[in-house]
Amino acid sequence: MSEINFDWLNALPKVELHLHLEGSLEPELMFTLAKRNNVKIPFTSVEQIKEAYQFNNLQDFLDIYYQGADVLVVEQDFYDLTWAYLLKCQQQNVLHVEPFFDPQTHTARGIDFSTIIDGINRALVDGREKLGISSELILCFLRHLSEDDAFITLQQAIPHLDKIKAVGLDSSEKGHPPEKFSRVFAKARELGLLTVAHAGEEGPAEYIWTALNDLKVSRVDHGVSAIFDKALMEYLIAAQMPLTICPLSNTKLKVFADMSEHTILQMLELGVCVTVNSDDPAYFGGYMTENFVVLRDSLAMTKAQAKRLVSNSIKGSFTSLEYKNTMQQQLADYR
Ligand code: HPA
Ligand SMILES: [Zn+2]
Repeated sequence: MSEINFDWLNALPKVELHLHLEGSLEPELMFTLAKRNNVKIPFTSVEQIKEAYQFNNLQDFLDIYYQGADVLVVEQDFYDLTWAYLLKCQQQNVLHVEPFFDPQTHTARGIDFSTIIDGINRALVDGREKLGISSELILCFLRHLSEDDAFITLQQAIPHLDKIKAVGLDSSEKGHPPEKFSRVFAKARELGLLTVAHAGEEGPAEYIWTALNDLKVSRVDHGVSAIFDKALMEYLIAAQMPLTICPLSNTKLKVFADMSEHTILQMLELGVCVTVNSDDPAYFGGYMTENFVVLRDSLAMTKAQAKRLVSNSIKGSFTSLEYKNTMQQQLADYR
């Protein structure tokens, strides 16, 4: 029997650094919003939606994920989506979150950038005030679109820079290397934004190098393919570069055939700054606690390892040093 039960992992103070708000859209809310906005979706029941959520790779998932986002239309929809995620965080003792949003998924449908960000931001403000959950927001560019399109999006973000901490890069990885976005990331840094990027999820370790060298990222999202590059592993350890790893996502999208083959704890023991995150919890079958639970069940994670994983998330977060120290103390006191 494991030394850890569900309740211990659920009450463990946690921090989430890799979460797509559009990926937290639960089927129930999707139906509610479809009805409210009179948007047609190709499903008639929650069961049917769940049956459709069977993916063989990242692209299979993305096709369904972008379709689901069609139900998000007015500011209140973006508020409701974000608020539902924050309530889940409260239930799972997630103290601090740094979610992504994909504006291009919505602006391409004619929705104003301000509608999207104002709804999300209002929920994040309420999350701080009513739930005590702190947050920093990350704007992600869709890498299957052009760099020019990303520049337009960055331009739309300029009146809202007070609500955004960083830019990121997501969507179809293969064939869309980080360096395709070097210039727009340079512009984002000039504007005072930090940078992160999905790299080495389905793509090669080479994409992690270019995310680091060309995009100057402060964290690598996923990054699991680093294990195939010895020099990269040495660099990641020396630099204590955080990797935001998403265990349930990786097995659902078949990055690993089975959770027992996941390398997260191997990397942790080698000294890589790995962290645990949920990615798209409504699609991959679990939020933060469930992701820790599978590491316990499939990899025999110990309490000490769970606490080190959270400590890494605190270190890798974009919050103030003062708040990091407060969270580290809370984590150290947790038994
Ligand atoms: O895991 C992911 N990878 C790339 N793009 C994404 N968009 C949502 N989730 C993901
Ligand atoms: Zn992701």
